Amino acid sequence: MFISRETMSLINEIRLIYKAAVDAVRPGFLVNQAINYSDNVVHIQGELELAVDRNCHVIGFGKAVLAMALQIDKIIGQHIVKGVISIPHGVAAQYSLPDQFLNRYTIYEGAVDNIPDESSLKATKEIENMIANLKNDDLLFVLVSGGGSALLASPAEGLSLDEKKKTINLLSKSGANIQELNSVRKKLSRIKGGKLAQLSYPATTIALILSDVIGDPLDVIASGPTVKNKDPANIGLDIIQKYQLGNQLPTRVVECLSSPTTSNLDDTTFSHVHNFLIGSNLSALQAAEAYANQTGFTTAILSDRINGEAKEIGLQFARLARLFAQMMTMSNDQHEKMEELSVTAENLHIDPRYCCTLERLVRSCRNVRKNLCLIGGGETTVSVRGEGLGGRNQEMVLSYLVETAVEACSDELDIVFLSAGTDGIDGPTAAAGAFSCQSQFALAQAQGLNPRTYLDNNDSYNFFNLLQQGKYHLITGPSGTNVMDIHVLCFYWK
Ligand SMILES: Nc1ncnc2c1ncn2[C@@H]1O[C@H](COP(=O)(O)OP(=O)(O)OP(=O)(O)O)[C@@H](O)[C@H]1O
Ligand SMILES: O=C(O)[C@H](O)CO
Repeated sequence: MFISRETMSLINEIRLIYKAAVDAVRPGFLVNQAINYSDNVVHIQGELELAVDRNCHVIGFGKAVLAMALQIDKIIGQHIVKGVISIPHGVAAQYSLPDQFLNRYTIYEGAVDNIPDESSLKATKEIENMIANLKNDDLLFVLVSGGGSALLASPAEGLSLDEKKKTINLLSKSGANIQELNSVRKKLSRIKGGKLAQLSYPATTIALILSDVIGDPLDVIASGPTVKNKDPANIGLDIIQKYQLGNQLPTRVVECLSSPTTSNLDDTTFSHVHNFLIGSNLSALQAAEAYANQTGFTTAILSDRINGEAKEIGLQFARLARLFAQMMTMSNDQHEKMEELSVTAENLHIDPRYCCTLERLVRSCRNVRKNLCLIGGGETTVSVRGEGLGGRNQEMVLSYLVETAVEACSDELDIVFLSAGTDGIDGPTAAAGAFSCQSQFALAQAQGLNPRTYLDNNDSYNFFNLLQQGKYHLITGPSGTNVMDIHVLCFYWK
């Protein structure tokens, strides 16, 4: 038994939808889109106009900031006096860096496995020294993207890096979410939570931010170094109490979390700062939608806030697939289906008010037999209990497969599902994500692979690697950007 040519071509179509999404959030493209330059003046997102024929400085921290810096350098390189960026280990080798760029910039590579290290400390020290000396007339660009928290590390007075790492590690293992982790990071840092912006005063400070957090909260992304910290003073203590970590943490950490925060800073302290969100999960979803539209699909963006346990979200997508297949192929009263749709929609963090629009779309697809493409995004989590190898996207698709296998979705429709990380790396694996389609369960059975066993062992990578020699894997290599994950569910009339 083999994957059919028709299925392969549907998978390839979705591959292109994914590519359109990722291309739209490539850091260089986004910087170019945000900054317009002419006659020594930059216009940023059509909102701010600034003369750049003065000393411009650039700093950056995060997984995507090298490509951002390269693009800024292309636009206003002649005005840039100096740049310092902190990026993950191994990223620089993926780019060809012009000599004039290397002459202006100091590049630090570090934070292996997203853990701050000596390199992040050194980079941060250099950034602090540089920006503390800026003058009123200077201009500072701050490039921010996911992973920035670990790459910008400056423990608060009296704390060691090890004490800070231990705290974040314990919290992370206890299941704290990114908001909680970064609230604690802000308390334990000399530079996060708006404190970088205080240091750059009075120089005009422009932050270009690529979001990797659901809802795009600027104060959370990379722990908001240029954004006023609105956390309550006792937040750190509340969080460690919630996870019952009080007696496992170093005394100095607890003391630091108990100290008053900087949240009493007033807005004027930030009057020299302009924060711009230049890209997000929604930007990727919109590009995917535009591409799918062009190629003849009826389309809908379900939500850019899909989160929760990957296994559970995969199951909800399977329910959605079954429900839409029924709604597309049945002509009778759909009242009962609407109730089911609103329950599934809620579980997938889709705005309940959107259900009527979805129902109308399905009806129009049914009437004119048009193919339908549903697009979602966000970031799920996996509580890893098994011994296997996988990532949140592959686990979600495997869970979808297990659930859809229970009963065939439709005789009249081909249904294909993809979930993949926009960074091209799903968990500690070589894949970005995986596809599922109806024939897959039978193909797995024919090969003697039991999807349920692999799911129970968190072994989604090995399942998709073995199934049909990896034909259902999406393997792209690192994309150099990261706006979380995207999910594409397509219905094709046979
Ligand atoms: N065997 C496994 N099966 C499924 N998921 C896994 C497995 N092992 C690790 N993971 C998940 O992979 C995630 C870590 O991978 P990854 O580096 O892609 O995420 P991340 O560090 O949150 O980065 P990013 O937000 O940049 O994608 C963790 O959330 C973890 O739960
Ligand atoms: O660096 C971080 O804090 C996370 O990637 C969220 O932005």
